[in-house]
Amino acid sequence: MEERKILVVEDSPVVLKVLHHLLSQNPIFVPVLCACYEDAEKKLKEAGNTHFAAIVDLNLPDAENGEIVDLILSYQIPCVVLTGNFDDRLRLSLLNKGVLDYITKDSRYSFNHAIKVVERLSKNQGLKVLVAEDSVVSRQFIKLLLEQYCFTVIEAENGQEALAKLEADTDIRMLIADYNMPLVNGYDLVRMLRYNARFQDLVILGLSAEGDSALSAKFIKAGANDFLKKPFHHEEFHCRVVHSLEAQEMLETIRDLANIDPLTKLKNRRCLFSEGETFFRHAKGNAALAMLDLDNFKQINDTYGHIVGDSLLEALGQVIRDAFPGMLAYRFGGEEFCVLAEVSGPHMLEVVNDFLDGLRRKEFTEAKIALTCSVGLCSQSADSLEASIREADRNLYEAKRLGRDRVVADF
Ligand SMILES: Nc1nc2c(ncn2[C@@H]2O[C@H](COP(=O)(O)OP(=O)(O)OP(=O)(O)O)[C@@H](O)[C@H]2O)c(=O)[nH]1
Repeated sequence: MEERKILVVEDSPVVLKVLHHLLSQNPIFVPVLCACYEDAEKKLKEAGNTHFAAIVDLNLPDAENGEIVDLILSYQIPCVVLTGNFDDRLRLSLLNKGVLDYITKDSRYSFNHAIKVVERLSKNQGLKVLVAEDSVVSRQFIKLLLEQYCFTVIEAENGQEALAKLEADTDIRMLIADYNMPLVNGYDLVRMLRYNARFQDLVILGLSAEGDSALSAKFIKAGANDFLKKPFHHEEFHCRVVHSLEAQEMLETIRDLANIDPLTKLKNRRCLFSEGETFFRHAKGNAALAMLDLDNFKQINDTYGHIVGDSLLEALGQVIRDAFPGMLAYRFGGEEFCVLAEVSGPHMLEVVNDFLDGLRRKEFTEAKIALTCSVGLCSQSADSLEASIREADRNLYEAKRLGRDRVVADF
C-alpha cells in the first residue's frame, strides 16, 4: 500500500514522541516531525504537496498565534489542530478556515483522536459519495465539506438521476439525499433503494429543510441510516457522515467474521449452506457443483509441519479464487473446498481441468512443495444443494480411488 507522510508540528518533545509512536502503529503512515514553524516551513518548501495530512500545535515558539494553520492550508494539506487551550471562538474560526478538527490536549485520548481523524481521511480516499440535491448552492456546499474529508463526490440534481447513477456505479458507498427533489423525492428514493437487495449496504443520510419534524422519522423508517436538518453545522455533518460509515463498516466486519474463513479468505461452510439453497432455487437446473479435496495432505503436514500446511491452504485460497472467477467458492472444511456456478457440466469440467493443470505446474513455499487435488463434479442432479453435494462427494471418492489428481464427473 502507498505510504502517506503525516506532518507533525509540535514544540513539546513528549507530545512529538507520543504522536510519532501512535502514527507508527499504522504501517502506511510516515511521520515527519517538526519542532517549530520554521522547521515546518522548510519541510513544506522541500516537498509540500507530498504530505497527506498535518497535525499541528497552535502555539509554537516562533509562531504563537496559530500561523502554522494558514501555512498548512496554503499547501492545501488537510489539517488537524491539537492545542492546550479550548476557546469556542477560536475553534469556530479555525473550522471555518477549513481545519478538519480542533482537539484539546485534555487527556491522553486526545492524541488517539487526532490519529483517528487522519486514519479516517486515509480510508475516505477513493470512497465515493453521491450527493442528490436540487439546490446548486447546497449541493456545492456539501461537496466542499465532503472533499475536505477526502471523499470522491458524485452529484445528482434529482432522485431519478441519483437512482440511475447508483445503478450504473456499484462503487458508490454513501448517498446523501435531500427530501425535496424533482421527479423522485429523497424519501421515495430511499424506499426504492432499500427494496433492492443490491443497495442494502449503501449508507444513506437523509436531508431536509427545517420545519418538518416528521421527516426525520419518515426517512429513517424508509431505511436511511441517519438524518440531518438544514442548515447544519459542518462539524455535525462530518460527525454524522463518519458515524454512519463506521457503523456500516463494523457491520460488514462482523458479517465477514461470520462468513469468511480466516485462513483461505474463501467463504465458509456456514455461508455455503445459507447461500447454496437460494442459489439452486434461482439456477433452475443450470448449476454445477465441484467438490475439491487436496491429495495426501496429511503426509504434507507430517513432513513439513502444520504451520507450513496452513500457509499452503492460505495460498490455495488465492489459487481457487483466481481459477474460478465469477463462481462461488467455499472452504467446505479442512482441506476440502466446494465451487458452485450457474454453468453447464461440460463448462465446469473445462474450468476444473484448467485448475488442475495450473496446480500441477505450481510450487509452494521456499521448499517448492507440489500440491495435487482430486475433484468430484455434479451437474445432473443439480436441483438441490444437498443432493448435489452427495453426488459430487461420490465422484470425489471415485477420483481418489482411481489414483487422485483427477476429476470425475457425473456425465
Ligand atoms: N495445516 C492444516 N492442516 C489441516 C487443516 N485442516 C485439515 N488439515 C489436515 O488435512 C489432513 C487431511 O487428512 P486425510 O483426511 O487423511 O486426507 P489426505 O491425507 O489429504 O488424503 P486423501 O484425501 O485421501 O488424498 C489432516 O492431516 C488434517 O490435519 C488446517 O486448517 N491446517
